[in-house]
Amino acid sequence: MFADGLLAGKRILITGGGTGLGAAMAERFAGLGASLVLCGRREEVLRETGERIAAATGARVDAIRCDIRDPADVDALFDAAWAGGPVDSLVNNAGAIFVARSEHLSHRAFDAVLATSLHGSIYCTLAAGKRWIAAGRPGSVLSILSTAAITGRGFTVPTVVSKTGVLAMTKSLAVEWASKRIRLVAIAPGTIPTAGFMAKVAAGREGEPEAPGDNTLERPGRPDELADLATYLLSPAADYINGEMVVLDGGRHLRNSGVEDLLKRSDAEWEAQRARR
Ligand SMILES: CCCCC/C=C/C(=O)SCCNC(=O)CCNC(=O)[C@H](O)C(C)(C)COP(=O)(O)OP(=O)(O)OC[C@H]1O[C@@H](n2cnc3c(N)ncnc32)[C@H](O)[C@@H]1OP(=O)(O)O
Ligand SMILES: NC(=O)C1=CN([C@@H]2O[C@H](COP(=O)(O)OP(=O)(O)OC[C@H]3O[C@@H](n4cnc5c(N)ncnc54)[C@H](OP(=O)(O)O)[C@@H]3O)[C@@H](O)[C@H]2O)C=CC1
Repeated sequence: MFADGLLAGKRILITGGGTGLGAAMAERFAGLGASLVLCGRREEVLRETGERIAAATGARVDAIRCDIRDPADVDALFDAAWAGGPVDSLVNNAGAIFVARSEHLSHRAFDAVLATSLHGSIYCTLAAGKRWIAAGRPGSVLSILSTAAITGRGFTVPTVVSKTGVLAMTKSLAVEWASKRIRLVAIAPGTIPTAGFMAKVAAGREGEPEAPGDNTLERPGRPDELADLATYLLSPAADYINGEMVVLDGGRHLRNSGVEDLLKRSDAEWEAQRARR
């Protein structure tokens, strides 16, 4: 689909790059010539993904353990990443979610999600931006958000607040940093059944087909489809797109917000969900 070597010479840092959508983007970028920095909390998972992608593509893949909730860890990540050559693009992919009735959320529960999905994305964006500005280099930031940043969504409020906050950051910095040649864009995926999604969002619904009517195409999205859009948005072909969030959801948010089935749940079903966590 893309020209060979489209991303040759680019160094791309992907948070949460060891699994799911992050790993799918990593594989695609590496196949098109980029060198990668993958980060996450689980060193073994990162190492396995990095080795698999390097073997398949011949790309340089640095796997660096980092908990993006910790700003000192994030600074150490960016220092280590830069030591291997300047980073050209950051992908804010790491995120956290659980499905719960909001009246059952403690302060700590709210903070647990915001710490990664909102604060962690901000720490990484600032760490990248400060380095680009200091070096007089251009850069781009792609954040993986959600259609819930458009529609809102009950039962996942900490995640929705985080995604909406990162969208606000994207639009704001797109303006503030444009003169520094730093571009910020985002993707709003619909449902893409990764292992993380199945464990945190769709537990108990494994193997169920997408409900007809959930989206206009009546099928879930695929990680490779997200990887294609991410490639385009980080490529020179998208140089004129700034501050925009592109929706990749098979038209779902035009039909519903994704919360409708949750509104129909009984107390017993919610108790079963709580017990599973
Ligand atoms: C809505 C828009 C987006 C829709 C689609 C999005 C899909 C995805 O995002 S798929 C990706 C899913 N992947 C992940 O979530 C991976 C990262 N996840 C995590 O790091 C963790 O699972 C966590 C942050 C979600 C939870 O952190 P953890 O360290 O496990 O939490 P603690 O055990 O320390 O608990 C902290 C606090 O939170 C309360 N809590 C935990 N789970 C739940 C729950 N299911 N319901 C309610 N409350 C929960 C927990 O009880 C603690 O609070 P206190 O009891 O007050 O201490
Ligand atoms: N799949 C879907 O349908 C949708 C996904 N999204 C978003 O896409 C992104 C990727 O999700 P997906 O691939 O499905 O799920 P995953 O659970 O596979 O992705 C989460 C990744 O983030 C990493 N991560 C989590 N917390 C931290 C942290 N504190 N520091 C560093 N890394 C962290 C995890 O690695 P580790 O645990 O090792 O730290 C993991 O690699 C998320 O932001 C999600 O909200 C949005 C809408 C729909």
